[in-house]
Amino acid sequence: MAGLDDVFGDLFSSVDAVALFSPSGSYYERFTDLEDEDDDFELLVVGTGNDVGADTFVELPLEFDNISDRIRFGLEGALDQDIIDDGDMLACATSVFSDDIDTVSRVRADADSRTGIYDLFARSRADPEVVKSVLELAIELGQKGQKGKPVGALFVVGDAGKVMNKSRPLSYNPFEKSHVHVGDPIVDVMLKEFSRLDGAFVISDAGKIVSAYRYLEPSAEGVDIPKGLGARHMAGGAITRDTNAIAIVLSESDGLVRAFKAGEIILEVDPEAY
Ligand SMILES: Nc1ncnc2c1ncn2[C@@H]1O[C@H](COP(=O)(O)OP(=O)(O)OP(=O)(O)O)[C@@H](O)[C@H]1O
Ligand SMILES: [Mn+2]
Repeated sequence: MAGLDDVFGDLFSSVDAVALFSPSGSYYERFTDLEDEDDDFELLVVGTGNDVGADTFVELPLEFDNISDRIRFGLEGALDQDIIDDGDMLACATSVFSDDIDTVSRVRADADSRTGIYDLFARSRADPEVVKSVLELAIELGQKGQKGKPVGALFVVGDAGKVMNKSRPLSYNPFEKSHVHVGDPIVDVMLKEFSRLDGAFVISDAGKIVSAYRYLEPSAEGVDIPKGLGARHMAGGAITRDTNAIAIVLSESDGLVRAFKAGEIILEVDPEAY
């Protein structure tokens, strides 16, 4: 049949895999039916949860509002789990304007252009759930601020022993003898209280809050951070090059949350978009 199908059909012609981002159950089933008939594409589901019980699933740590971040994460996860191969062509179906899938992107999986976003969660020393919780905390703090005023915060996650060795206390450590973990309900309250004070939070691989008020002293040589940002981001970036920690930084000045790994910015999210 000639017409729009001919043109738009190019988007999904001869793809190696179809990635469905958070599909509804019935949408997913339409694809599994197709797959049974004509088994020449790989079918995978990407989402924050495997609600449809897909056999092949890549877990998103959060619903990326930015579509290219969302797709990039899915692709990196699929490559990492050997669901797809470098060079495979994918049709990625996701929702942009509504809750239903309304958009298809034709994307080639390119192992060379990995951003490391998947690594940030799946291959950090810290537990992915811990990374996710801290990221959510930073986003929430960015949305709410402190009594309506913007706040900044710096969380260093994982490799805590080494991070402690490369930092010094700015004040007494309120977490000294406590066993508080990110994700505990009390953490929200405590962090809001402490975030208006200086320094970094140090969090262990397992999510224990090891310290607040740490002044980081990594060597900052050769760490590049965006213009307009200062010491907090520099210290956050640099500590991730000096140790195997990652850093999640909420900027007081531009309100964005950024994640650093190995001295590089890996993720930049606007809390207001969540
Ligand atoms: N080396 C460091 N370790 C821990 N915290 C730091 C360090 N340097 C700065 N900070 C914290 O960051 C705060 C803001 O510093 P600065 O304005 O230079 O950072 P920034 O990168 O511009 O961040 P923002 O965008 O939030 O302003 C400081 O008040 C301090 O609490
Ligand atoms: Mn600043």
